[in-house]
Amino acid sequence: MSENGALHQEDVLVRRGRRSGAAITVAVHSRVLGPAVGGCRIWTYPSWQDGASDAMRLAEAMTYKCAAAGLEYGGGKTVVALPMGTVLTPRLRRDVLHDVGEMVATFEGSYLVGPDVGTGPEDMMTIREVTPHSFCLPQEHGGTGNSGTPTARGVQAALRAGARHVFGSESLSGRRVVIAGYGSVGSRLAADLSRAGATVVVSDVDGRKQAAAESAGYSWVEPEQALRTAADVLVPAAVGGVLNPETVATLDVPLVIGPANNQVTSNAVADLLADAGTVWVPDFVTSAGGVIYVLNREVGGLDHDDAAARVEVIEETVDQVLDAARAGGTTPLHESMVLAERRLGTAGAE
Ligand SMILES: NC(=O)c1ccc[n+]([C@@H]2O[C@H](COP(=O)([O-])OP(=O)(O)OC[C@H]3O[C@@H](n4cnc5c(N)ncnc54)[C@H](O)[C@@H]3O)[C@@H](O)[C@H]2O)c1
Repeated sequence: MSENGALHQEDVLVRRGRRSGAAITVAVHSRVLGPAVGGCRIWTYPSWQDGASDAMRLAEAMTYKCAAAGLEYGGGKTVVALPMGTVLTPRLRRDVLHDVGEMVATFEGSYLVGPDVGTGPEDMMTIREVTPHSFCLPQEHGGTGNSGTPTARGVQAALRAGARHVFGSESLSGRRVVIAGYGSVGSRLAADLSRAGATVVVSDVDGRKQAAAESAGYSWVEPEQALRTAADVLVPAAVGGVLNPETVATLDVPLVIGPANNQVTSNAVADLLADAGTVWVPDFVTSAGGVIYVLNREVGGLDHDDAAARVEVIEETVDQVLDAARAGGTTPLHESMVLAERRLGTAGAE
């Protein structure tokens, strides 16, 4: 994303939570297309400044995600930076979420908060005790619940387009697919791809998942091997920063598409991937299924079928950026950013 050192955020609110004492940052990167949306991450960081930087980086990525997905929303993010080793008791968690709600309320609906790493739909209900501006509520409260399913559906749409470009056919039947991260999205993808005839290999830092993965019929590789395993497709479905100069040097896969946010450590890594002959589609395009579905249902009022159909637009977007990259001799990252910036620029000029 932007790497020139300039401040691109519209608003950044950093506060020591008055109930929890936690360092909380709400970053609103852009409202050019509409109200900013973005999840609340509760994680441990070496310092509050690291949490604040993460919030700004993630908020910017949300702006690109919404713009590339054709959503009329901007990008924001909340990060609760807990000191390393913090034990989040139920009481502290509640205090943190009420502090977050108080900060979100100050944006008066121009920033809506959802779940992210460390939070879930139940936490959005706790935030609702303070402000109505949270989304992705539990199903029993009229929300859409865990967004893993629509996110996985969006990744599959991206995979169809990616496979057409790289293998000449959208089918992954008989292809070897490595899924790095066997969590909410990764496990759904494993099941869907396996049903479609792919040979699925999974990995996770949580070794307890190995037995479940193997009994579901998948092969298992240790996490440090996952990115070196020869395969047709690599699906990063765990944490960010997995694609860097060291890992790219040992990749043995022609196509990389997955949901993990912020997969590359810098934009230059996209060039390294292209030089190595690997097609990588940026995560801000491929991971948008959850946000497309949830916002169209909970805020836009669409029913399940209509909201699910909107997720499929990711296939067309991936086709478009891969065609443009091939025709122009550029990278899919470059073309995805051009697409998002065109939408942002057009909206600003109207
Ligand atoms: N769930 C969504 O709707 C959604 C939407 C957009 C993006 N994402 C992103 O997709 C990724 C996966 O999301 P999720 O909801 O499945 O998360 P999750 O927490 O359910 O699963 C992540 C899994 O990755 C594992 N993991 C962590 N570090 C790892 C490593 N270094 N190597 C291998 N495995 C590792 C964890 O043990 C966990 O099982 C995350 O980066 C998330 O931010 C998720």
